[in-house]
Order: sequence, then C-alpha cells, then structure tokens
Amino acid sequence: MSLLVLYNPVCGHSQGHAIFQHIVLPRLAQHGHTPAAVVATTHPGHAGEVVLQHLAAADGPLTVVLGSGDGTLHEILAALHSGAPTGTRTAARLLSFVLVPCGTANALYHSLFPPSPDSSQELRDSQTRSLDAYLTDGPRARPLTLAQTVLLDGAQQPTGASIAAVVASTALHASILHDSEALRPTHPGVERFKLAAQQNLTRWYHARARLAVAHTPVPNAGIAPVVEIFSPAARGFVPYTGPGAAPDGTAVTLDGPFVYFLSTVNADRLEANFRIAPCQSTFPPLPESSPPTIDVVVIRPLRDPALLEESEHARQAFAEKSMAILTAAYRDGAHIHARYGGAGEVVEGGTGDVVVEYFRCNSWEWIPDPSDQYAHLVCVDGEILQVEPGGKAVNTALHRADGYTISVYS
Ligand SMILES: Nc1ncnc2c1ncn2[C@@H]1O[C@H](COP(=O)(O)OP(=O)(O)OP(=O)(O)O)[C@@H](O)[C@H]1O
Repeated sequence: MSLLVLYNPVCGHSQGHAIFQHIVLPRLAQHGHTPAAVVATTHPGHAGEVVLQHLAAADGPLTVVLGSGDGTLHEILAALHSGAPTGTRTAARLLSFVLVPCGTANALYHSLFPPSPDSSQELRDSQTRSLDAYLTDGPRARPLTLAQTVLLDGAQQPTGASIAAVVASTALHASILHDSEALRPTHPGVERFKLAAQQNLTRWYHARARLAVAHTPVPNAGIAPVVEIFSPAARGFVPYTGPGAAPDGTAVTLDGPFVYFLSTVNADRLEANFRIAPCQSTFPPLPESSPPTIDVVVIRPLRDPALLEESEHARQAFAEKSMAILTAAYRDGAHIHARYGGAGEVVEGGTGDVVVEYFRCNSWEWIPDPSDQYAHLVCVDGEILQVEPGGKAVNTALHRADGYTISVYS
C-alpha cells in the first residue's frame, strides 16, 4: 500500500504546516510509516494533480493522509472525475483517506467524529482521530458514497459535471457558498457562512425538483424502492405519498418556490455542530449491497399556512422562520421536528405539517425557472456550478466512480 502525505497550508486558519510538522509526520514515523512523498499544496487544484501523479506512478491501493478542509478533498475527487481514463481495469482501485481537519468547516471529519457532549474537551478538539484509526490495526477504512452532479442544457447535452463526498445543493446553501468565498480573507472561520446566510435569507428560488429511486427492487434489501420522507410522528422514514408523488412511489415532483434544497452523502453535519442532515447518522443508509442513497433537506415557503402567495412581505416574514429553522439544526438537528401551528407559527411537536421536508432517495433533478438567475447556482462540496438557461442539474448517488472506491479511516 503506497502512502502519500498531502496538506493544504492555507486553508482554515493556515495551521496545516504546523500540524503536520509537529504532530502528523512524527506520529507516522513513530509507527514505522514512510510516505512516498510529503507535499504541501502550492496552488488551487494542486492536490488533485499530485494524487493523479501518484496514482499513475504505481498500481495498487493508495492511502493519502490529507490535511485540509472538504474543498481540497473535493478537488481530488473532481480531478479523478475529469482525469485519466481508467483503462481496462475491471475491479475498482482503492483510494483511502486519513483526514486531518485543517479547513474551515471540515464537514466530513466532524460527521465521522461528531462532538459528543459526553466526550472530553481534548477528544472534541482532537484533529488526529482519523490518523489514530489508521495507525491502530483495528478499524478498516469505510467506503464513501459519492454524489455525481451532471449539468444538462435544454437539449439534454452535458455542459458540466462534478462529484461530491459531502454536499450538493442549490437555493440558499449554494448562494451562501457562492458569496462566502469573497469573505474568506476577512473571516477565515465559519462565521463567514452566517454572514453570507444573512445576505441571502429573503430570497426565494424558483425551480422544480424531481426526486427518484432506482426502479429495480433490491433482493433481500427488506425495503420497497420508494422515495421516503422523515416523519417526526413515526420517528423514522416512511414512504412519501404527499403531493407530487408518482403512483408507484418511485418519484416525487416538488414545485417551488424553494428557500432551501440541500443533499448530503456520508455527512450528517456541515460544521461540527450544524447537524443539517441528522438522519445520515440516526438512520444510517443501508450497507454497500444496496443502492446508494442521498438525504435531501427541503424548505418550501408556500407550505406555510400563513402565506398564500409570494410577495416582499411574505419573503420578509418567512426569512425569520428560515433563520429559526436553520438555527435549530445547531441543536442536534432539531429542525427536522419543526411543524407549523395553525397560524403558521413554527413549533416543535403537535400534529401540523412539517416545516422541513427531509427525503431519502437515490437521485434528484433540479430544473431552475429560466427567469430566476439565482436558482441556476449549484454547489458541489463548495465548488459552484451554473446551470445553463433552459437546462437542469442531475445528482446521482454512486458507490464508486471513475474506477475508484473511495474510503476514509474512521
Ligand atoms: N497554496 C495554496 N494557495 C492558495 N490556495 C490554495 C493553496 N492550496 C490549496 N488552495 C485552495 O484552498 C482552498 C480551500 O481549501 P479547503 O476547502 O480544503 O479548506 P477550507 O475552505 O478552509 O475548509 P472547508 O472546505 O472544510 O470549509 C481550496 O479550494 C484549494 O483550491
């Protein structure tokens, strides 16, 4: 097994170099691991180039000790996605990551090692838990689900593609990631996401979404292949039978406008405490033998019984509710229990309609209204893509992509 050490020295609070020199490299040496190379990235895109070079230099599995945030991991996956052809290889090649969180949000690391209220502060702050897992003989690397996004134009021709290990989104989250990049120099921490959220909270996004499951029933999977929704009353997923559901349950059409449309694979949180997709850990997706799934978190303002139609007043009124709902995600994912009271007030409990629609499916499509420029933004692990007017984005969960199985030590 070949070992590469790679870190981004400028992400997050620019601590990568110190962490690797003082902690990671000494620990690897202590355990007798000699990397083929130790590389600090020098420019955007560099991480992907380095991993492609190492994969080309030797066949067989490769382990990368990666000091970065989610964006650098994404760059590597994107490089594989657009990289060299995988030739005649029939078995997927193994690429495993040991994650050392040096970035801003570190969503995947914090999802793998969530801060538990019972754990010590030292454990909560630890940046070496994936490294510890790698250096001990016990746990093996766990395979990641990947989410491929393809952009199609109005003639159904591909105009772009990317791949996520954490998040693919449109609407508010895509706008936040789009705008927060400009705030990076002044706000290197997660507060830049909150600032960008405030800038975008009153916007509604005009689009139609379609969620779907793979049609083929899975032998012995024990579940019917239908789009599911989280039910606070059932305290679990149930088949979605609401407006827009296809008669056989395999697809759901959601009409806008939307405030929020975000999907995750592997991750139940986007920051240490922002647990936006809690079912990823509370009800983990079925193992690798089943079709890979995506969790989709949706907020559609016109489901609010207090709002009859879109207006400036309605957008302002709903912005306060959006803020309250998203803030509840910091309370261990409590937002998925929020419901509407009779006058449209947001309550936890009761029997009203859920405020957040939380779906589980295998793929989604996002078809923006051509007149809404902001609805054309798509975020894939922080990379911002743009749907062409008249086009759409299609996101599909995969167990492996481009001839690689991607794993992380946890
Ligand atoms: N030497 C470098 N100089 C400037 N930018 C770099 C360099 N090396 C890598 N980068 C860029 O840094 C960006 C930020 O890295 P990354 O996304 O991993 O961290 P982050 O944004 O701080 O954390 P997170 O994605 O977890 O919020 C990447 O998009 C990458 O292209």
